[in-house]
Amino acid sequence: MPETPPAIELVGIDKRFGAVHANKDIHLSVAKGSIHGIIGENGAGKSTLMSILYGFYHADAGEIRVDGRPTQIRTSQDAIVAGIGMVHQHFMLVENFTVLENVVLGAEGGATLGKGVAKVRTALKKLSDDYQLEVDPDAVVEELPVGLQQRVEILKAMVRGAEILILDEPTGVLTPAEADHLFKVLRVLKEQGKTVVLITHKLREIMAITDTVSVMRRGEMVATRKTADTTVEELAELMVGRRVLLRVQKGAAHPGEVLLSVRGLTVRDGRGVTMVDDVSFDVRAGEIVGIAGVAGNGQSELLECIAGIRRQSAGQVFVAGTEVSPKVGPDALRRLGLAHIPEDRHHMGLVLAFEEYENAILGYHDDPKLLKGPFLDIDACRRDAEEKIAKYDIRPPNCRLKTANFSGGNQQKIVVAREIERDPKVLIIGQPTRGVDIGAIEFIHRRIVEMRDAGKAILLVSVELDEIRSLADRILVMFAGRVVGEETPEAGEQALGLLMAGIAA
Ligand SMILES: Nc1ncnc2c1ncn2[C@@H]1O[C@H](COP(=O)(O)OP(=O)(O)OP(=O)(O)O)[C@@H](O)[C@H]1O
Repeated sequence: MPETPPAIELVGIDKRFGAVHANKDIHLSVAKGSIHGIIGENGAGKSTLMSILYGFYHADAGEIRVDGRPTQIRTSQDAIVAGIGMVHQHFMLVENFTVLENVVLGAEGGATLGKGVAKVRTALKKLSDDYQLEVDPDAVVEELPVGLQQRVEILKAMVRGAEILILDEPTGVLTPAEADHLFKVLRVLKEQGKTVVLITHKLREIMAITDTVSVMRRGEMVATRKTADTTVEELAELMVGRRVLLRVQKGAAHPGEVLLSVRGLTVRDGRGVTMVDDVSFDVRAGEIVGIAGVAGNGQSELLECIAGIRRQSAGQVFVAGTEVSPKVGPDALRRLGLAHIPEDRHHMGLVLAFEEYENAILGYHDDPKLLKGPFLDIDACRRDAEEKIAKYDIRPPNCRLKTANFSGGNQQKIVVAREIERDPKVLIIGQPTRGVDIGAIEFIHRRIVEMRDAGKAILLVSVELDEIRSLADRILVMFAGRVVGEETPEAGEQALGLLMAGIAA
């Protein structure tokens, strides 16, 4: 019997962006009916490679073969015709359309009216059942939780006949339960003979779900392993080129005076729904207080309120003993010594159209060190940015590059460096390592612990329970807007999980 050709074969793919050599002579073979993981440091070139495969970018050299046939992929339409579907990190859905409308939109054959729509509805129902996607075709997308929106993206690809599905960091935005469901869907896809390419920073996911894993480093494909034959430690080392500490090292905390105090804080969203409900806690100098919880239980609103981005409807916030009026904005808070690493770097942390050095000082442009008379000293700003680039290993090391052209993880490092290096008294942090590779996670975690040991008060929100447990000295669990329990980091995952699910101990 003739051997089945690989679902995808990349032969000598090469791509440069100016001075950045993003993909260097890449060879990759993805077996049909397998789940193939791709891992690599931030900026290693993973998204670029997948964008070439999906027709967003054109390779400077090399060939793409699909099912053994050389295939020209010049646009995403070519990719769809070749049977390739993609689920992006940032979904590409029309939010006020229904699921069905989103799936119909742009579907091949222009099925926009009457019978066409009825056909898509039937196809959607079948695919939804076959792959356990469980999505209501008439639900409006913006009213669906993130996990379901992602399933709509998968459905969209499947309706267009995808045989190969590429997912770029699909679990970054999911709750643990949603991630579990996604993996179930991917396994069903595989059982049905589909091929899945999964880009992720989470080695646990690689070990749990992939058959094969390829590692990229600095634009090159450095290794491919059968998942069963490798370990997390080996993969970490292959990615970063050195051994990585997979655990945070920290001594006991020595809490001092209270630097952040929250009393009876209540926050309502734009529709008047109570998101934070009568929350009180203190964070002392020299301690890290973690807030655990499933995304959407008020943690984001709590952080935004303390950071001066949202107003409370009741309650008080004190920073270093001074009561912060609800009218005080982020600038005045910065002057009180509060720094904020926001959860969503795109909406709140960065202006993507700015050059890197402009973002590196965003919000701090009244720092006397950066001024010459009343004006910004551009040379001083660039020097300041370059120091941070070196210290945080931000790549490429070019402070004049537009921020949009840095990879996701490097953008995150730009925000983290800016906020930590201003030496604040109180640091509030949301999802510090979202989209960040393990080498950089190790570095960011170490800096957070150093900040604690230097006497800063740190409030950390993360949906990664591992991250909370390894960094926090005390853990508050939020559910439905309330703090429902306090635990030590020694508390088991199960005990925390129950609290997070709203089941009191
Ligand atoms: N449009 C572009 N213009 C200039 N440089 C770019 C562009 N897109 C990507 N790059 C650069 O190419 C390199 C590879 O980026 P890519 O996004 O592929 O990395 P990645 O491995 O996906 O990283 P991450 O894990 O952080 O998402 C980076 O140095 C990035 O700055």
